[in-house]
Amino acid sequence: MDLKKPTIKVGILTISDTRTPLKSNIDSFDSSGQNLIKLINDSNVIESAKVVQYGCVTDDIDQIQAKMTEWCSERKVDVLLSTGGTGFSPRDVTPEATLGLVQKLTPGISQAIMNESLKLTPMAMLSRAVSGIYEKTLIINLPGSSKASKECLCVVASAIPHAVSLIKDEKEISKQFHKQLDFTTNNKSRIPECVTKIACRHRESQFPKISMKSALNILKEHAVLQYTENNKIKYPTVWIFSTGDELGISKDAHSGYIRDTNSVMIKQILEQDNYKGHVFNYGIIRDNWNDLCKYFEEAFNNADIIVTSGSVSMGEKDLIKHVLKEHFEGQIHFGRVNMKPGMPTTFVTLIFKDKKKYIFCLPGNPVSAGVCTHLFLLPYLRSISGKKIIIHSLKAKLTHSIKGLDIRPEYRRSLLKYENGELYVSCLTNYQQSSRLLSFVNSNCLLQLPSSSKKANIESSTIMDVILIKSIENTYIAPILKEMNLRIEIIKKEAITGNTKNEQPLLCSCIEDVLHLMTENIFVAKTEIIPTSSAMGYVLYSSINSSENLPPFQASIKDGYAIKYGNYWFQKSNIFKVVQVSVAGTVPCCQKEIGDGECARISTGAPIPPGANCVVQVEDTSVETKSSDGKVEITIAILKEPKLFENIRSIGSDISVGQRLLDQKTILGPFEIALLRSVGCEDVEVYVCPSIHIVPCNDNSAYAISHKLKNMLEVSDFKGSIFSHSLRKNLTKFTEQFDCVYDDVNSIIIFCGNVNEFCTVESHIHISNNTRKISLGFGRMFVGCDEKSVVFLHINTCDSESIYNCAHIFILPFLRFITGKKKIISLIKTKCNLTSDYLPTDKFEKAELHYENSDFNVTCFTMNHQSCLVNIPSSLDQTNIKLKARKKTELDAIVTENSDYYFLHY
Ligand SMILES: Nc1nc2c(c(=O)[nH]1)N[C@H]1C(S)=C(S)[C@@H](COP(=O)(O)OP(=O)(O)OC[C@H]3O[C@@H](n4cnc5c(N)ncnc54)[C@H](O)[C@@H]3O)O[C@H]1N2
Ligand code: MOO
Repeated sequence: MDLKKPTIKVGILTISDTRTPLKSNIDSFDSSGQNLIKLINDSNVIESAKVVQYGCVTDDIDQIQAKMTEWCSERKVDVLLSTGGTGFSPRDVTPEATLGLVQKLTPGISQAIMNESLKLTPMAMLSRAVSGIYEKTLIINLPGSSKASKECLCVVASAIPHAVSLIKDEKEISKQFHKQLDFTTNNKSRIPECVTKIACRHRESQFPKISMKSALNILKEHAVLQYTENNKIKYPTVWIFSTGDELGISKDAHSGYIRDTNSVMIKQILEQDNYKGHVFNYGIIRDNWNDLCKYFEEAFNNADIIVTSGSVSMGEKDLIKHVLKEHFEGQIHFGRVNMKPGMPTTFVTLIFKDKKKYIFCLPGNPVSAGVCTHLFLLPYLRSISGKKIIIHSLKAKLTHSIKGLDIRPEYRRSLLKYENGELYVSCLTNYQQSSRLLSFVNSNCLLQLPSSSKKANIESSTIMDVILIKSIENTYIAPILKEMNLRIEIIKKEAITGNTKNEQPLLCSCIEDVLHLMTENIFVAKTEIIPTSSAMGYVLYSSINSSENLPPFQASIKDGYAIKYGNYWFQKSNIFKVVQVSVAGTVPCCQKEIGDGECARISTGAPIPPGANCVVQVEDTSVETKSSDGKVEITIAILKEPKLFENIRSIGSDISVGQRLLDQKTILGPFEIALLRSVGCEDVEVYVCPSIHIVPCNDNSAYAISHKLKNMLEVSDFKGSIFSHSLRKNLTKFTEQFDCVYDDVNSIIIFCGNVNEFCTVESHIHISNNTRKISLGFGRMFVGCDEKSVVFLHINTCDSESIYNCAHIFILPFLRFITGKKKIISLIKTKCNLTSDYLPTDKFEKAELHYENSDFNVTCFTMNHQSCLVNIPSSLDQTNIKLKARKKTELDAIVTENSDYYFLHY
C-alpha cells in the first residue's frame, strides 16, 4: 500500500541580472524564487518535496551551467527548477544553458506547461522554456515572474514525484508502478461509461433510499454463521480500508490532504466490542479503478468481510459501488439508507473463488463512518458471533425541545445521563455535521429522531429511543455512598526507632473522602507519553487543544459544481462553462479563479476554487454541451436556484486552531483517538496503568481469593499477576519474586489473606510514613507505599464474600482513582421487591440487576446472575419492611458487572 517515500530534494535557481535574495531592496527582491520556496516547503505543492538549495546567478551561460553542474553532479538535488531567462530578450539564455547540459529531453513536461499557460494568456507563446534530465536530476525551466512561475509549477507538480522515482530508478516504487501498469493491461474488466466518460455520469443515484428497518432486516438475512474449522467456530476475518486520493497518514503531507481517521476508528470500535475474529487495517487505497480492483481482490483472498469508507456518493471518483458491481459481479443489497448521517451506506455480497464475501461500504465523512459502524457493522458482527446483544437501545427523557426535524430520520450524538433514578438524554450541540468528529466527544449515545417533511418539533420531556455508543457506566458516576461509617487510622512510622504508632481513627462516610485519605501523601499520579494510536482505554492527563484547522481549506460538502453565485440569479443565464476540476487531493493553491459564467466540477471534500461561493449538487444539474467525442462536459445547466455559501465547509469550521478538543481525564476511545489523529496529534500524555502483583499471604484459601481478585481486576481492564509463592510458606522464594517486581516503578502490590500481624508484611516492604488502615466491617485494609514508592495494599481477609465487596468498594475504585478515571464507582438507584422473610444484615448484599419498563430493578437473595451490590441500610427494621412488603423499596446499588448488558434488545 503506502510505501514510505523518500524526500524529494529541490533546488531553486533564479536566473536574472538584477534579482537578489535581499528583502531590503524591494525593486530587486527575488520574489519569484522565494515564492517557489514557499509553495514547496509550506504549501507542499510537490508531494514529499523540500527545497534544499537556493541560488541567484546572472544571465550568463557559464554561471548558469556551473551552478547546475554543481547541484546535479554532486547529487545535491533531484529536481532543479530555474526561474527567469526564458524569454526573447538578448540576455535570456536559460534554455541554451539547459540544453547544453541535459542528456535527455523531457518535451512532455515543457509541452504541458505551454498548453496550460496558453489557456491563461496568449503571451505564453513567448516563453522558450525547456526541460530535461542531467545525471539523475530533472531540470525544468520556469518563467521569471512570480505569477507565471507558480502557474507553471502547479501544472507539473503532481507528475514530479513519479518522474523523480523513475529517474532515480527507485526499485520498489517503480516496481509498484509497473505492477499497476501490468494490471491495467491484463485487466479485462468492463469499466462502465459513467466512469470512463465524465459527461455520462449519473445525475441521480441509481439506488433507492431504503428504510433503516429494511436495511437491518437485509443484514439479518445475511447474518449466517457458517465458518467452522475442525468443529470449532472460526469467526470471519475482517479487512478494513479507507479510500481517497486526499488521504494520507504521515506528518509531512501536501496541502489538499486530509488525515485518514476512519480505518483506525472502525478497527478500534470492533476491538472495543471484543469481536472474536481477526480484524486488519489495510490502510488507504487510491480512488482509481485498477487500484480498487487489485486491492479488493487481495482483500477477498484473505478476508470474509470487507469494510470500506469513502467513495460511495455521487462524485466522479466514487467508484466502489461500480467496481463491486461491474468487476466483481457483486449484488448490491442496498446502496442508500434513509438516514442522517450515513445515507450512502452500501451492503454488497458476492462470490469470490466459491466463497461468499460480505462488503460493508460506509461513507467517508468520519461521523457517518463511526455512526454506521455502530448501526450496521457491529450489529451484524454481534449476530454472526452468536451474541444476544445486537443493538444497545433504551429509553430516556429528553431534557430540551428539538426544533425543525430533518426530512431524513436522524441519529444525533447525545449525552445520556442518569439522575435521581431516571435516564435523561440531551443533544450536546447543534454542530452535528457529519464531518465533525468533535460531536462524538462528550456524547455516549445516538438519539433517534423521526423524520418530518414539515420541520416538526419535539417537546422537552418526551420519552425517546437512544442507542448506546459508549459504555453507559460513565453516565452514573456517584462517588458518595451514605451511611458507610468507615474507620480510617493513620499509621505513622518513627524514623529513628522504626516503630509504628497509630493515630486516632477518623470516621468517614463518603467513599471519595476515603480515597483521598488513602492516597494523600502516598500516591503521586504517574504519567507517560504514548503514541495516540495505541492510547485506547487510557485516561488523558491534561486537556488538548488543536494546533490546526479542520478543514484546512474551504471544502465542498457535496459532489457537484462550484460556481460564482451572482445577485440576480434569474436574470442571468443558468448555463455554466466547466473550466476546472477539483477532485479530492487537488492542491488548493494551484487552482484558478472561477469567473462569471464559469464553474468547477467538484467532489465531496475537495477544495473550493477561488472566486466560487457555492456548490450545486450534481443532482440539480444537467449536461448542456459535450465535447465532440461525447466524453467531456463543456457546459452544464443549473436547474435549481442555489444559495450563497451552500454546501461549503469553511476553513476551521469543524475544528479551529486553539479549540479545546478533549478535557483532562477523558477516557480515550475510538472517537477521541480519531479526533486527535485528524489534527495530527500523534502523541498523548496519559495516566500510567500500574502493573499489579497479587501476593497470597498464607495458605490455600489465600490463593483462592488471590485468583478471585485477579479475575475481578481483569473484568475491569486492570491486569494482575499472582506470586507463585506465598508470603508465609516460603520466605526466600517470595523475596526473590518480590525483588523482581520491586524494580518496576509502576508496581502495586496487593497482599491477600490474613496474617496475624501486619508487621510480617511490613518487614518486607520498608514501610514509610503515613500508611493508612481502614476498617471495612467486612475485613481490614492497609494502603501505603515504601521508600521506592511502590504502592501496596493489604486486604486482611480470606473470606470470599469479603474480597468481592472489598474489590468493588475499595480496590477497583482505588485503581480507577489513581489512573485518573472520573468514574470511581457506578452507583444507581434501584427498586426492589423485598419479601417479609428478609432480615436486615447491615451489609452489602449481592443481587441481580435488570432493566424493565424504564426502571432499574434488583432481586436480592438470588442465586441467579449476581451483578450488583446493594447497600441495605441497617436502619430498615423488620416491621417496616413487612409493611412495605408489597411496595417496592428503593435501594442504592453498586454495579459490579458491565451494566450495558441490562438494556439490550434487538
Ligand atoms: N451530490 C451529492 N453529493 C453528496 C451526497 C449526495 O447525495 N449527492 N451525499 C453526501 C453524503 S450524505 C455523504 S455522507 C458523503 C459521502 O461521501 P463518500 O462516501 O463518497 O466519501 P468521500 O467523498 O470519499 O468523502 C467524504 C468526506 O469525508 C472525508 N473522508 C473520506 N475518507 C476519510 C477518512 N478515511 N478519514 C478522514 N476523512 C475522510 C473526505 O475528505 C470528504 O471530506 O457524500 C456527500 N456528497
Ligand atoms: O449521510 Mo451524510 O452521512 O449526512 O453526511
